[in-house]
Amino acid sequence: MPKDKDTERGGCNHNQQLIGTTMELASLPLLGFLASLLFLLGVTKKIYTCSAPGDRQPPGPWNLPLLGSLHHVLLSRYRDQPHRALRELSGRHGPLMLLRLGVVPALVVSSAEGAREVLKTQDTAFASRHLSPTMEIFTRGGQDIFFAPYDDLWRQLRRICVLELFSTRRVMSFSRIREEEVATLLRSVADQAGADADVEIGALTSRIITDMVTRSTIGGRCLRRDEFLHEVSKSVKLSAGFNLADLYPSSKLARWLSGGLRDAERCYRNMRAIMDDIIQERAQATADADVESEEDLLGVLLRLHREGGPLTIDIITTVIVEVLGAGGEASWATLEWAMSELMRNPRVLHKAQAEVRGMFQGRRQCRLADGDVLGRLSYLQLVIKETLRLHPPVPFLLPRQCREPCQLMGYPVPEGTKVLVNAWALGRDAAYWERAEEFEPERFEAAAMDYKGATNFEYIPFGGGKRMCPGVALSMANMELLLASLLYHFDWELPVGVRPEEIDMTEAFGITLQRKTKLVMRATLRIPFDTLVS
Ligand code: HEM
Repeated sequence: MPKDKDTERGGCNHNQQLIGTTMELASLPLLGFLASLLFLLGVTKKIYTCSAPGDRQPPGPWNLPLLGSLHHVLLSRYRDQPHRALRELSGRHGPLMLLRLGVVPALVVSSAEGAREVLKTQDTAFASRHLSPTMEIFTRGGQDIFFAPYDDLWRQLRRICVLELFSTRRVMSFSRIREEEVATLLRSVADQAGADADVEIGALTSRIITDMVTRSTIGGRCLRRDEFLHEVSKSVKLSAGFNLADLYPSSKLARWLSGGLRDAERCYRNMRAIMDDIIQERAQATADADVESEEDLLGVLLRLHREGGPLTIDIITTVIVEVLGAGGEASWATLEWAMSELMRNPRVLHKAQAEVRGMFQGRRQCRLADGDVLGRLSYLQLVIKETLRLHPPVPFLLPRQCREPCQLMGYPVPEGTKVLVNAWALGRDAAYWERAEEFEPERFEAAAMDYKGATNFEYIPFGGGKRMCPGVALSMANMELLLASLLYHFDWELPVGVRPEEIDMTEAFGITLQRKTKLVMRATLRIPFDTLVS
């Protein structure tokens, strides 16, 4: 699809964001001198040292003082897409590669064997997260669920979230919410289709998925949802891990110079302000009513807060902000990639559509209430699986950190080392996949692979082990119903004059991978739907 400035995701702000990051990176050589001074003065301390004399270091590219290995990324053809640049580098240096990103040593794992060691064999040793200065801001110093160290607070938060939001029982209980939100989506698509307008499917699904997750988590909608989504989009770029402060975490100068940190502060403040209102209102309402309202995750967290204990309002707000933001974002990014691949592969689109239309024939709604009807949409599930193989929304998982000195693929790893598992590269590795770059959902028919991250480490879109994504069932239920409904009720075409092979599939790198340009399509209503009122 021809690139159109107006269709760039996030519009002006997103561009400014990228330009800001690129300028920070481009100014690195100039800052090298200053940073060298700081280095010599011992201000930057983090250095990868072998645990014992004579220990071998993992292979890796040659380093420049202070820039470390960054120039290999910045000068590569994939300078905006580190997941691709690091795949290329690991092709030269091996499946376990030691980089220095600025002064931060990082091990990059690019084989299923290595991923198995990190996520399974030595799960406990790698169960902490690496907290960059930017993520310190977004997580209040790791007082959250996504980036908390492997400690009691994380255990408590994870247990509560699983019980109240992610368990199969809870996910089933949200089916009415899903159906109502899907009906809203169908109405929006039908309005645009009726007006003979192009449909920006990403914009529509991001709102609906956010509403689904918000209603399931806090029991109501967020009135400032669009503002919130705008900030989430910014935070995704800011969290990529490549701003000055993240590359030189212990340098005060780098922190001072880093526009990224200031943007992160602003972005986090805005997101919190939106959530603060909701949470304060809810806390007050519960206190006034003098009843325990525990219908959702927020209710339970607030009760635990009232009972005393470690859960402050600050921690609760951070957890809610990130569950709504990050959780929803990964799902709608996946849906947009799925629709992109379907439009590029008409054979697959028609096959998936035939399955859905056959299954729900004569109905005005794809209903979850019909037992496991959606579970029986086996081809649609393969489409989602294949989408997650080629487009895992979290390309490096969330960065792990080694909690104790250990060995990885025969090399010693010091405590505190950052570990990136390149899940994106694994999903496209020709050593594991035939025609690795092709979109072929049928490949999963024979392969009994699932999302559990326990056996097939070449396929880990949700990570694995103790820190594996707990939102698999919730996101699958949301994504399946949405995709099934879009295919059931509408026919889809590209705008006039655009051929499938012309669809721009460029990725915008951040902590998650989104489409760089918006996907625009034409919809025609084929099967009328029921209007549900929430
Ligand atoms: C397509 C959808 C999604 C994908 C591909 C995805 C992927 C991931 C990945 C790769 C991780 C890091 C795992 C690791 O380090 O091993 C993660 C963590 C997490 N995800 Fe998801 N996610 C999705 C949807 C969701 C949703 C909808 C929610 C919640 C509403 C959610 C909540 C979480 C949480 C709380 C964590 C942190 C877990 C921890 O550190 O203990 N995710 N996700």
